[in-house]
Amino acid sequence: MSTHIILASGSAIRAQLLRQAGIEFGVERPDVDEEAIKTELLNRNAAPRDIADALAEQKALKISGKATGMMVLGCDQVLDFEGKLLSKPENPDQALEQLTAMRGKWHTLLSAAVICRDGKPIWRHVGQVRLQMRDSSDAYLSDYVTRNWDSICHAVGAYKLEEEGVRLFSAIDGDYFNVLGLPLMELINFLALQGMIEQ
Ligand SMILES: Nc1nc2c(ncn2[C@@H]2O[C@H](COP(=O)(O)OP(=O)(O)OP(=O)(O)O)[C@@H](O)[C@H]2O)c(=O)[nH]1
Repeated sequence: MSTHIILASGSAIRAQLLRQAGIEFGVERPDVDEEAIKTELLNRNAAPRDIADALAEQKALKISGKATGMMVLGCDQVLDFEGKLLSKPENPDQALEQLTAMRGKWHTLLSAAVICRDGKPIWRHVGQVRLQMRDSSDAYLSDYVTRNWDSICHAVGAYKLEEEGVRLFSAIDGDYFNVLGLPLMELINFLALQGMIEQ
């Protein structure tokens, strides 16, 4: 059964998760000024989950308007650390600074997904997962960033749970897929209900 789904994301792991689930989809990266949207919402004191949801919707809408009849999936993940919204680190020093600040403490990842069809949202979900970092040593964190920078530069928390990043954590309260950036279980439930995938 072919699905008429477009993933409006440049995230390799999101595409990998859908592919590994046997879901057929195309990919189109939306050209959305995420920083401008994030700044405007932060100025309006929007909550992190609302920011992730709004960004996911904008990415889906950007493609949906020109993909008649297709289900377009937009996603966005933000990291909330003690009420502060952190973004993907721009360089290894920033990654080390971020990980050092978060070590020994809890933070929250919010993974939003919105499906639009013909320019209208028809489904949305924000997955939340809380993670407790170990009190790793300065030496380990520095070596971790040096060893893994080429990979973790693509991840909002400067870690990849499915790689060495798992060693940074002592507890994770929530769904593994939400850490990687996609509320996959909720998405599959919706697609199955819509008859878009066999069950
Ligand atoms: N592989 C992996 N990726 C992670 C992990 N944690 C966060 N990420 C990724 O961090 C990125 C968060 O940035 P976003 O702005 O949501 O997405 P993006 O990668 O910029 O891609 P777009 O959807 O095109 O915006 C996503 O690609 C997540 O999949 C993890 O543990 N493993």
